[in-house]
Amino acid sequence: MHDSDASVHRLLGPNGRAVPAIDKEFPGVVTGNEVDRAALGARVFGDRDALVRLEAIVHPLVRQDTKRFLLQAARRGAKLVALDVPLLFEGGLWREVDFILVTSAPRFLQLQRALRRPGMNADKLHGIVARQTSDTVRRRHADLVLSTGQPRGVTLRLLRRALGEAKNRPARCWPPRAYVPKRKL
Ligand SMILES: CC(C)(COP(=O)(O)OP(=O)(O)OC[C@H]1O[C@@H](n2cnc3c(N)ncnc32)[C@H](O)[C@@H]1O)[C@@H](O)C(=O)NCCC(=O)NCCS
Ligand SMILES: Nc1ncnc2c1ncn2[C@@H]1O[C@H](COP(=O)(O)OP(=O)(O)OP(=O)(O)O)[C@@H](O)[C@H]1O
Repeated sequence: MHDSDASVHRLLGPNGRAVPAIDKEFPGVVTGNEVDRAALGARVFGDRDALVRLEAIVHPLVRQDTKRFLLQAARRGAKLVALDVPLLFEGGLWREVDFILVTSAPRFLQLQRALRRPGMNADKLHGIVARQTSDTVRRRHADLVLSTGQPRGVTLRLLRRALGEAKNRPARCWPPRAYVPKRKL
């Protein structure tokens, strides 16, 4: 499984590959050898242009990281790979996968959970939500919607069933085209 958010954390973390470019574009948000995420968040959430400039730095690197993961998984002969991508629809990656699983909880729960995050407030959340594809559109594009509005145990059971279904899908995108299997001698 590849986690885009974890990839962004590595890129912005100590000696991360995005740190020098971010330092140049957003002076003051790098402390030591890593990005101060709260400071950068304060600069970009609510400022559309700034977020676009940040995305232009970070997204191509996340994409590279994802491609490397896919090639390694293909070489290992993996039967199923999962990509956890918060911006699946915004970034266009939804066109390049065989099965789309959307997690969704009722709006009041989404807001309640998001507002519980450290450093989150109503204004910041508003800026973020305004930049994301709506839950309605996400659900419409899903092959399967996984309810996360119930206790975790229920969600996990549903997830297991969903993975079973994903495995039985004909693979159009897997293995990736860039992957050329080694010829057997
Ligand atoms: C601005 C940053 C440093 C703020 O970090 P911080 O730890 O404070 O917040 P976090 O990353 O948890 O994001 C908070 C919420 O905003 C959402 N969000 C983050 N970036 C974006 C974006 N470019 N567009 C829309 N929503 C976004 C996240 O999904 C999450 O729900 C960070 O979000 C970032 O580097 N964003 C740009 C890279 C990106 O697009 N990441 C999205 C996930 S791959
Ligand atoms: N059934 C459930 N499924 C998933 N999460 C649940 C469930 N019940 C409670 N939660 C809680 O909901 C929160 C989910 O928050 P989290 O920040 O992981 O959301 P996210 O969908 O990954 O957000 P984003 O993609 O925008 O970063 C967690 O605190 C988790 O403990």
